[in-house]
Amino acid sequence: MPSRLPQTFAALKNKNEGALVAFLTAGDPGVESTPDLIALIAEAGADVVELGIPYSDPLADGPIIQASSQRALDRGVTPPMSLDLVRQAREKTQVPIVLMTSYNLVWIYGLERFAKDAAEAGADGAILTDLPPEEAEPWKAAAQAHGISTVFLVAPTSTTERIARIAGSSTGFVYCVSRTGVTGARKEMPADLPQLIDQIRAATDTPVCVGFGVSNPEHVAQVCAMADGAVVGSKLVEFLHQNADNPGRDAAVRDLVSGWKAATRRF
Ligand SMILES: O=P(O)(O)OC[C@@H](O)[C@@H](O)c1c[nH]c2ccccc12
Repeated sequence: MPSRLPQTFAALKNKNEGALVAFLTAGDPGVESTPDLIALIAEAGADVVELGIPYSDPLADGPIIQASSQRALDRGVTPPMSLDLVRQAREKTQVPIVLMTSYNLVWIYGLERFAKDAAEAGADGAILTDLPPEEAEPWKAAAQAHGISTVFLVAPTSTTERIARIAGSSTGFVYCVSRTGVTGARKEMPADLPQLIDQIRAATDTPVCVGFGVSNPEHVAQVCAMADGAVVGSKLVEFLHQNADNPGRDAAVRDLVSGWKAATRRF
């Protein structure tokens, strides 16, 4: 089955909407609840779900995502379990699912085996945070053979030449990191974000999504006025953690996510 990402972005473009990409960790705030949460978040308006496979050596993760990843590891969540959660989510939703994890973990799992198992589980793409495009050929070949998109990260510190290489290697979308440092909610979007997006656009027609610090509808609207989508991570992860035992959780999650989704619509 080919990746659902290209079709999703094309459909949103036709509707003049940005994509809402929502990040959560496989196995947090609970293992059994992950498939239901993916479906709930999709139903509430997320166009793409980015699912973190927890690993012990976080690279760009800020404190909230790190703590979430650690809680999932403490619950015994493994890569095969994470893929099984994708499989279970697929019984409930067709939302595109992009796996976010460390290349190191995929390397140990086996590139070909991971691509095959991820595709069979129903995943559409992968973001491997520590995989530079220069070393990505073996993974990309395996991923492509199984219909898995490979999303690379462009950082504000990337040179123009590097931006072109990263953007050209990305399939599905390009992940534009809004600012240097780690993930986590911030007050303002950085002032130099438009230039960074322009540089990526100059290099590729692949959709561009912006993440790091997007945490309210105003941020989502600002980002979607410039880019093809906005990624919300820490804000959602923290909310799910805090509301794990709240009997009104589903309604609260629906409110939160639909508020972000409404902000992706351009007028
Ligand atoms: O948490 P934020 O600031 O909303 O940003 C999204 C981010 O958490 C998510 O996309 C992500 C989680 N871990 C990562 C590691 C690298 C790049 C991106 C990520």
